[in-house]
Amino acid sequence: MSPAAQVFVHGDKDEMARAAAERLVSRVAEAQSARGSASVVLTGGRNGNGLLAALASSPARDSVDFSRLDVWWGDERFLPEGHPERNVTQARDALLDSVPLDPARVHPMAASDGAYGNDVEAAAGAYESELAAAAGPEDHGRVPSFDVLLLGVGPDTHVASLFPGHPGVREAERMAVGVHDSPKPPPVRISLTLPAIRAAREVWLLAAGEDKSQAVARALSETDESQAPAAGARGRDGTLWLLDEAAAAKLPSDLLPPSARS
Ligand SMILES: O=C1O[C@H](COP(=O)(O)O)[C@@H](O)[C@H](O)[C@H]1O
Repeated sequence: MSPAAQVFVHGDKDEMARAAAERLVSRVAEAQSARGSASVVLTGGRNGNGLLAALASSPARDSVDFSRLDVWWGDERFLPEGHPERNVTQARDALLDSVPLDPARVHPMAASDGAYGNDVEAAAGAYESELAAAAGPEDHGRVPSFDVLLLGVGPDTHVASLFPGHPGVREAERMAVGVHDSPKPPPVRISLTLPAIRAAREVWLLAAGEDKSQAVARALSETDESQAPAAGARGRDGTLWLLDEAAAAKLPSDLLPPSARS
């Protein structure tokens, strides 16, 4: 059974991004010293990119050996290579192009004009194979034990590209799926599934702003993950909710850390 989720509340989205970036540096440095390398799964969206931008301007980033960091994605918008709305393009702009990563350790999901053309199912299948090839005997299945898996939380409680009521959120066998008819543009996407997400050591959910407050409160009290996908996102060793005050505003006080209770 996974440990209970921990909630951290910061003043605003910038403070949250800085705190999350510093926490990520510590976790990556710890993993590199314990196991030689570390792996992080990135998320798109405002908060995921905010964290990367905060990391880019933080002196703490020097504690990370970027050449021993594996970078994966939790989801991708299925668009042509270099498209400004692709999560990988935004992550490269925010941080990745300015740090000395080993290109062999960077694992973007395919673009719609890449090796699989516009066949999103083939592209999702290829990502599953890439994940399986990186998993070792010590891992818990067909994905590596990611050290930290980051997720933004949509106002409808979606995480990665798993949307309430859509088939992807109920997927129990596949590790990555093609997503059609996404309610948030673009309509075609690739996403890790909940079983892949739950293989991570730690899952960190990021949410800032009043428009996320309802989703945060629902996800932390709802049990039906098919209707509230964020409720099903948890890590084997820990699940952290990193919030700003506006996103935490509708949480019942028993779910808030003592320092944030009024
Ligand atoms: O489209 C996406 O949206 C979610 C949430 O983004 P946000 O801007 O509301 O924080 C994001 O987590 C996901 O990776 C992305 O593809």
